Amino acid sequence: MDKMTLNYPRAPLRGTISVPGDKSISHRAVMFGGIAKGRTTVSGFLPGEDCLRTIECFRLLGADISRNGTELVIESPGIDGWQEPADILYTGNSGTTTRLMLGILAGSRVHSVIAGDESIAKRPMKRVTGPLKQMEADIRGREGAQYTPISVLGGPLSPIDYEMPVASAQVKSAILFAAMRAGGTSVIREKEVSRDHTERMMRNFGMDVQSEDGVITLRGGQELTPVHVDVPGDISSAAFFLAASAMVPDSEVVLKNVGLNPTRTGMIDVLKAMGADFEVDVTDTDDSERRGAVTIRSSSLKGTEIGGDLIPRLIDEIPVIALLATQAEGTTVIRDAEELRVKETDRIAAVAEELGKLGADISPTADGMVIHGPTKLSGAALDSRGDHRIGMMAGIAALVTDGPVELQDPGCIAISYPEFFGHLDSLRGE
Ligand SMILES: O=C(O)C1=C[C@@H](OP(=O)(O)O)[C@@H](O)[C@H](O)C1
Ligand SMILES: C=C(OP(=O)(O)O)C(=O)O
Repeated sequence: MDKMTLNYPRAPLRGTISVPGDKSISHRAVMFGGIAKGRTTVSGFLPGEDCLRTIECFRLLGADISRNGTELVIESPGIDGWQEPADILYTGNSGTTTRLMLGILAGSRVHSVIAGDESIAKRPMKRVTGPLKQMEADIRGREGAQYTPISVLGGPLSPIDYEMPVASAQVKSAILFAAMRAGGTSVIREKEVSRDHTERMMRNFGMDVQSEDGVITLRGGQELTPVHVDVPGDISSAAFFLAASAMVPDSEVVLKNVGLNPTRTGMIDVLKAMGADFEVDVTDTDDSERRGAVTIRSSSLKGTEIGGDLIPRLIDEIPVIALLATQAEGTTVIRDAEELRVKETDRIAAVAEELGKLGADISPTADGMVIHGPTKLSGAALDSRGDHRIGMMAGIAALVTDGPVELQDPGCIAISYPEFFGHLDSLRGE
């Protein structure tokens, strides 16, 4: 489907939805299951296109992976038993697959070539290939391995002591995967703490990894023991309906199974600062990934300031937060978010231009944007630009526009949230 008309008469959102599996954790469940020798099982897996790409990569490496909806069974010969892939490892639109696989492949025993779609071909890879080369990985690629396609000849690695120049869980995780195979102890230092799903899952698979005040220490050569992984729902997907319910008058929505890992809950902090009316009910704390239900009602909202160490805790939620800010009283300033410029699209430009077409008052800056609200939004033709988060932002915007939104390329939403429009319709009572 290359175009969709979103014509939503003003009506409250009501009901309960169970949020689909977390994308970051789903990728990692397949990766750890593919590296560990034996049988790993996964429930709550996200069958989004990006995570399905990760499955395909591991099938090419020799893991036997069967999927029944959101359940996976992974039987792997283990990283030392992998076969050399007979084709390129194609990562589609997924930055997480591309960058984490580079770290994993660097310490394997196989030669492989990794490439994705035209968006991936533009995204910076040197942030990963640079430190991996410091670990003596044999990596070559376009423009000095700055861009895909990239070829990796797996082999022995040296440990690293690395200070992260950007707040990025993808970079951290790629180095951690390589460090698992290095001959010695590696240290990674983060100025701002990024999502820590890799560290948590390493512990679940029986590894000893220390993490304190942004310093992560890992000894190479540890064995992995396959386990069952139950993936919580994705707060980055929940964010669209949190924003929708907060801003559509008379709404009340319950979002069940929301992952509440503290490195991911920046959106909750922003909702609080904006004066949203919500409660968080933590249902599960003894699991390594906290989860719970969020009930949220519409309320009057005020602008806020977002920057510093909050940014990595809500990086993927910024498009929908910007939309929410257009409906809030006062000014919202987002800064320190220059990483948005190197996502699937330049999300600073995409958000400002697409919401601008609806009449929003958004000024892009080098590292964020300034949004004045509240503004009345009118329907217009919007383009997802092939970016799932921009597509979903447009879908939620249509709930508050006068007149329909014509959305170009809504199909990309299946990258992270295949049930998005089904959930939206159910909350609209359709
Ligand atoms: O590690 C992960 O699973 C992710 C990390 C973030 O990217 P960066 O590490 O590039 O900030 C995020 O934007 C992406 O959606 C998923
Ligand atoms: C940036 C994202 O993902 P990735 O980097 O894996 O493409 C995202 O899901 O918003």
